[in-house]
Amino acid sequence: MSDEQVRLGELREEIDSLDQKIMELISARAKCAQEVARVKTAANPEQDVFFYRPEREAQVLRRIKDANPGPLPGEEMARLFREIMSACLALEKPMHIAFLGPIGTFTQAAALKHFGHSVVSVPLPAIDAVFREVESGAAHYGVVPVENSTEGMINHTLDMFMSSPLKICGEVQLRIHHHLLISPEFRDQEITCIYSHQQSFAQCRQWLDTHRYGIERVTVSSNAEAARRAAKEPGTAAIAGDMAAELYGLETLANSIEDRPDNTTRFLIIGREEVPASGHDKSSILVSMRNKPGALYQLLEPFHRHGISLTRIETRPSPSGTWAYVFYIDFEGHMDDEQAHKVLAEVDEEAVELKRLGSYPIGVL
Ligand SMILES: O=C(O)C(=O)C[C@]1(C(=O)O)C=C[C@@H](O)C=C1
Repeated sequence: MSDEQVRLGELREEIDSLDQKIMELISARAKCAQEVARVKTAANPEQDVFFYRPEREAQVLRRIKDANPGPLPGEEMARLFREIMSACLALEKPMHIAFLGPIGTFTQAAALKHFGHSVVSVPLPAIDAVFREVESGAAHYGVVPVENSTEGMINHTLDMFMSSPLKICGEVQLRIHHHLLISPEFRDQEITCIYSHQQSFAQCRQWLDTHRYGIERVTVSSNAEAARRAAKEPGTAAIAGDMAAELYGLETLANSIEDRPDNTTRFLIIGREEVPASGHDKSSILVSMRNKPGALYQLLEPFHRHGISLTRIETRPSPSGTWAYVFYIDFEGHMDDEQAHKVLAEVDEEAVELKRLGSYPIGVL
């Protein structure tokens, strides 16, 4: 046996023994989570028990990232713990997560990134269907896209909050890589049509104009639907992401064709309960103001005076016509913070309506 083989044997023995210890520790952690579930149920025998605790998960993941000694990057270590917590939560209660489908969409990838792979993910055909599924209690939580760094806000999601009683419980950001995909079966055929979702076409417009000018672009309901069509129709291609490519067995003709290298979509986690402070939070509100001079100034001035940073402000047309303006505002901090409390009390006095959409941990992963 060579020296190298001897050393390899020793290292593998060490890995086996470490794996054994890791397994025993993960099992001990899972038993703890089972006990947590027992305590939670005993404390609330008559009520809905909220097994999923977004604020606690954010704290765990942040601590792991901060304490990580390397050589694995902090992101990678947090991802591993994301999956361990996901499996522990599934022992407490299997979570049903509704998302904007079909399967293979970026929204499903975002749901799995946020909750880990031990949840039951339920595809639904439209954003309002995701809201309804969570409102009715058929799903524990929902995941919907809210904004893209290239294309801006997804207004349909914003508008749903005007009428829905649901709360925002979390956010997750996903880097979006689009690929030009074809079926290996039709590799030799000339491409005469490209399928994709309207948002993806918009995010790849320059690349398409430069590299595939003149080929018909057909808009379909999702990237996954585009991939499904390209898998069975000769002479077609799809623009979609990795999940859809894998799901429909497509191969990549051109990789990462999005025009902006930082193309990112932000998704919201929607649920039925409010989330306590995690120590690093963000809040969202909807405010309608009377149509009078200085209304926007009057709305924003208290935030400035109390030193609260706004991270976003969007204006939406009123659905009923009785609201002159509807502002969708994100700000740093939790609504239970003293300063935020004061600001919201002031805004409430001036506004036609103030709707608190929720405070939630700033995305960790
Ligand atoms: O701390 C809790 O409340 C738990 O239920 C435990 C645990 C975990 O595995 O760490 C599991 C699920 C929750 O979403 C948060 C954390």
